[in-house]
Amino acid sequence: MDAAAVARSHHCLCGGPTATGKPQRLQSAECHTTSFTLSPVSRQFCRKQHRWLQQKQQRLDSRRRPQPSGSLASRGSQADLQAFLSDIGRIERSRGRRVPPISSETADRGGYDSTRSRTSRWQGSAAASLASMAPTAPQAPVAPEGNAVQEATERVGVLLLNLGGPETLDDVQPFLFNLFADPDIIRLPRNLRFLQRPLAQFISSVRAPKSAEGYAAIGGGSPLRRITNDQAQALQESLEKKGCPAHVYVGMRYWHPFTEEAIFDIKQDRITRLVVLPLYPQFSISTSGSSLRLLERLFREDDYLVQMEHTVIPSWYQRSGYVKAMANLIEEELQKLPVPEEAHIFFSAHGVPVTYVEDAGDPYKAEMEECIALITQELEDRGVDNKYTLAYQSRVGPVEWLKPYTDETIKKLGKEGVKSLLAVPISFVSEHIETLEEIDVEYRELALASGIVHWGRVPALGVEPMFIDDLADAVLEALPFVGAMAMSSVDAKQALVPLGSVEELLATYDTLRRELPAPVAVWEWGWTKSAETWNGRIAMIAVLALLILEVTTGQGVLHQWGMLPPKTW
Ligand SMILES: C=CC1=C(C)c2cc3[nH]c(cc4nc(cc5[nH]c(cc1n2)c(C)c5CCC(=O)O)C(CCC(=O)O)=C4C)c(C)c3C=C
Ligand SMILES: [Fe+2]
Repeated sequence: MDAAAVARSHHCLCGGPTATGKPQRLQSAECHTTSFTLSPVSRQFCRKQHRWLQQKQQRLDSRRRPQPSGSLASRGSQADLQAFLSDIGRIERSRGRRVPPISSETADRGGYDSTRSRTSRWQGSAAASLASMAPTAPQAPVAPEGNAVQEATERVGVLLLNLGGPETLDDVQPFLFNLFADPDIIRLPRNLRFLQRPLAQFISSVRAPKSAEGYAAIGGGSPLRRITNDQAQALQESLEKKGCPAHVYVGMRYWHPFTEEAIFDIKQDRITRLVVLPLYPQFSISTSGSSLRLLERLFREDDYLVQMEHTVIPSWYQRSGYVKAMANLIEEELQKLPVPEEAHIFFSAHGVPVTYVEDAGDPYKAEMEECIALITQELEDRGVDNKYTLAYQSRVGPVEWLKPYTDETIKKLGKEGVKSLLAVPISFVSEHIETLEEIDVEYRELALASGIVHWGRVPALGVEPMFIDDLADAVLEALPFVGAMAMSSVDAKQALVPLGSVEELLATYDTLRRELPAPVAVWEWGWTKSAETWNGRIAMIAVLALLILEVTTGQGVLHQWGMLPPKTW
């Protein structure tokens, strides 16, 4: 491929050069610095994208990109995949089922369907049985139709999705801005959506000093990027050992490397089959859901990506490698406590607002409870039958979150006479601010002040070999589905979070999903709520009132800071 082909086959978020002559919103590279249609993050990314593109073009001018060694096409048996594909086709025809195209209307509604359940029964059983027939790696040397360049070999990519974290204290406020500007994190009613960014600016500015203290206490930034990169590297090596040379990319939702950057690299590397793997064991609207919605948008807007075969592993808390690896870590840490059998195992999960689960059907709570049941069953099978509790930590803002809350539960256990506690962070597989600061410092102090004498904490999985090995197996098991989902969607109707393409996955939720009620509408008035909740609500009402005042009068602090456009009427 020559430099001109590269330029033609890529287009920037801002509407730079495209292969198809799609309407271009903006014409020159300079536009990125001035466009108000792009967020600061997108603008920054656009500039970077153009720089990379230039560099890549120069490199391509001087040499052709070599093919990855040991491509999938040269391994395993083509017949296995063909058999799989024709099997799926037969099943589908016998059911008379077709996967309908997804209308933008269905895909744009907010909220998730809670009436389905058993996320992973299908995923587990079907994927497992397919794994048994899958070759070490499948082959289907078919490049996405209509690509600028038809390649003879497959290029497999794995996209790890994660949250991202500020790397320096200066990053804290813009990181928080990105987080609160996400409509999957702060959900405003439709007619107030224009307030999303000013509200995010306000909340991030107010919260930044407190958050920055936390990040300062853990060394001045989040370790998430480093750990996720290590996980990507380890996964790539594990896949290679299993006979599947693949490139593993990291796409963060709120900080570098942004998902858009990973997508850019995926296109540059001409990946033809992509497995999307959120690094959250349990699915939540606010985490994997938010990243997938972003991906859906990026995929739709891009001629290359829209045709690239891909599949998503939406959650994987039920995989035996993950469950066993968690049980191993728990057993090891129990042994470090004076009387292991007497220690109370305290699973602490990141919380979500209760409305996510009750009104929008977030499967997070159900998956979390199932996950705990699987781990404690595994421990019991090994003769470890300590008492245990699940509680939720890290609540933010004025609404009610999943209960029981971690802080209240620690105090309660102390009162009940528990003397030895083993904290197990359960919703995330890397160390981060909430393990290193909230659990190790705040909850430890609270526990000791509540009468607990012995405190232990299970480390996050990180690059634990059994866990990484299992993730690699999950990727291999998902590979036969890449592309095949378009004609299969086997049992997708029974699964809440089926293995599938981003669009199918979101469409599954979209079928019956309802919009989350606005924060104000779900507040129950009464005297039963905590002072913190009330203070938050009053603050939220004050902020909304201020914003409405600014928007209607065209004057105020947000206008002075250029966060709201001048009033034109
Ligand atoms: C499964 C894990 C997570 C869920 C669910 C989740 C939901 C969620 N989070 C916030 C608000 C914040 N989260 C913050 C940091 C943060 N969140 C997670 C994971 C989940 N969040 C992680 C791993 C991290 C740490 C990243 C790092 O820097 O190491 C923060 C910033 C830190 C702070 O100020 O406390 C906020 C804010 C909401 C509102 C939400 C659900 C709606
Ligand atoms: Fe969070």
